[in-house]
Amino acid sequence: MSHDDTSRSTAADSGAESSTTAETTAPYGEPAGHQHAQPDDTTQPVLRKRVRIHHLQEMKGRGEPWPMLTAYDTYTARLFEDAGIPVLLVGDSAANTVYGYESSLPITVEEMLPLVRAVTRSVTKPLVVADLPFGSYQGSPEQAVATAARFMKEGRAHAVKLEGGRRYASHVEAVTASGVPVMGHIGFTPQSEHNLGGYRVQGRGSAGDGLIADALALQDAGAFAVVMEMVPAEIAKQITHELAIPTVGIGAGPDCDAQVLVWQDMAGLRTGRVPRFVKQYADLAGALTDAAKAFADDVRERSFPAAEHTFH
Ligand SMILES: Nc1nc(=O)c2c([nH]1)NC[C@@H]1CN(c3ccc(C(=O)N[C@@H](CCC(=O)O)C(=O)O)cc3)CN21
Ligand SMILES: CC(C)C(=O)C(=O)O
Ligand SMILES: [Mg+2]
Repeated sequence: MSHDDTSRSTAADSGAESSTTAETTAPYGEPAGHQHAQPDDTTQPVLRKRVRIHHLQEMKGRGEPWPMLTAYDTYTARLFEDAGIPVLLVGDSAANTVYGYESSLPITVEEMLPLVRAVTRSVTKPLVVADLPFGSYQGSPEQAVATAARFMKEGRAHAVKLEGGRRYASHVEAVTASGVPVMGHIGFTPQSEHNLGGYRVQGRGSAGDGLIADALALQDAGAFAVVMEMVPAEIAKQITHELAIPTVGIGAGPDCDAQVLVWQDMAGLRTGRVPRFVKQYADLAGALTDAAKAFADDVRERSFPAAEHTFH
């Protein structure tokens, strides 16, 4: 069992640079001998130290794309840490993936905070970003600062994310000034779906200039990265080259500095139609359904529990 809490709490998470290879500032390294066993794929980079914003910046400088996944609970957060995912997003997509709402609009700060706390309690190395829910920051820069502070204090997040471009630059600037790193989010911003006319690609044609202005405004306001969702690949590529800070794509083509997916989409836990930008790397829905059916069959046949599951 690789997930003993002892190895986690004593992990090299202090940010000390000494335990890593000298020639790179990447948060990755070879697995050390004393560490718990890694999966068979030893070419997979392993996180060796706590991921900081400067690491993401440095990866952009080296042209090294990095992955980001959502996480909402302890087991998945630990698995993704062990898989070498440097940034975990506790997305307001939890509205859909955890709570079963139809959109991300209904989820509240009170519903998000326990999920953020679960993830930050469970990992030592990934940078954990908390997504600010609809209605918790739009009112004013002051409201944004207050909500961001709750996610840092109560959720122990390392950064926050909020949706919006030029119109939210003052909010981003205020939150950054309060000491909280901010990830921006432009293009299709799900919290504004009713303003955007549904789930559709943003920034086609002349609207591309607006998107570039949004990205630059967020960078000028101090954002450390910008998510671009459902944006034409050519615009995303141009923004990625124009920005000094990393871009994180979801449906924004191959040239972004990073890519993000909702983990249940990535792992095929969600059933039914998925957005075009999703690639399913596993069939967890099939695996879990089969497991539940096998358990049910065993119970009905009285073949579970067997002797080895029974106390005498
Ligand atoms: N499970 C899940 N995955 C997500 O990516 C996600 C959430 N939930 N919840 C919050 C938002 C909502 N997002 C969504 C939801 C739907 C589409 C979608 O239906 N896209 C279609 C239509 C595109 C078009 O018509 O142009 C697609 O095929 O991509 C896209 C993004 C992204 N986020
Ligand atoms: C899809 C990502 C970027 C997100 O905002 C979320 O998961 O809520
Ligand atoms: Mg979100």
